[in-house]
Amino acid sequence: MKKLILLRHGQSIWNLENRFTGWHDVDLSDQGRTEAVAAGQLMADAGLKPDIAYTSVLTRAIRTAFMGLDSLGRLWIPLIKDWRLNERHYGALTGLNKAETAEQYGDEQVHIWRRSFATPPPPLDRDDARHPCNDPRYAGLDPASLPATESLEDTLDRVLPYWQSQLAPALADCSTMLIAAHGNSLRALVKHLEGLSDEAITGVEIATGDPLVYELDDGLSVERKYSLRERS
Ligand SMILES: O=C(O)[C@H](O)COP(=O)(O)O
Repeated sequence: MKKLILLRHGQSIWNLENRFTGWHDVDLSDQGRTEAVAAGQLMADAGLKPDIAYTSVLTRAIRTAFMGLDSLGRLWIPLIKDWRLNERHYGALTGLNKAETAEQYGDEQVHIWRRSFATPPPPLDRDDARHPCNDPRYAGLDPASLPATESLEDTLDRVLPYWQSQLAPALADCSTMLIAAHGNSLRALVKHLEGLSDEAITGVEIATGDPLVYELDDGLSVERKYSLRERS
C-alpha cells in the first residue's frame, strides 16, 4: 500500500488579506507558519514517514514543506520543486481583494472565476509585470507554456502530465510521498485521483495546513482518504 499526503500551504499573507494570489510569490503569515509546524506534528502523530517530497516554486508552499518536514524530523528527504505544482494562475485578478472584486463584478461572477472548472479569469497582458514571462524563475521554460491566466481545467492540463511523468512513477518506487502545494493545483490532483466530474470538483475545498492522506493500492487506485486534522 502507498501513502500520498497532499498538503496545502499554511495561511499566506495574501490569504490573510483576502487577495487573489495565484502565481504571486507571497510568504506565509505567522498563522501559516504555525499551521506548517502543526501539519508536521500531525504527520508524526499518525506515524507517517514520507520518503520523498514535492512542492511548487512558490515560497509559501516551499516553506510549508520545509517547516512541516522539519517538525516531522525528516528535513533530510529529497525535496523537488516544480512550477507545474504552482497555484492556478489568477490572471488579471492577481493582487485584487476578493471581497472588493465581488462588490464590483457580483458574487456570481467571482464564484465562476474561483470555482468553475473551465472559465478562466481575464488574462494578463504579456508586458504586465505580473506575467510569468517577466519573472526570472521561469526564464528556462518555453514562454508558450507560461499562462496569462488559468481555469482549473488549464491547471489540470499542466498538473496531470507532471503526475503521469514524475509523481506517479516516483510514488511507485517509494512508500510515502508528500506533496506540499496549493488549493487549486491540489484540487486538480484530487479530481484525477478520485475520478470526480467537472461538476463535482467545483464543491471541493482544501483547507490550509491540513494533511490529506490517500491510501493507494499498487496500481495507484484510491482505497481510503482522510484528513489528519479531522482525525486528531
Ligand atoms: O490563489 C489564491 O488566491 C488562493 O490561494 C486560492 O484561491 P481560491 O480560494 O480563490 O481558489
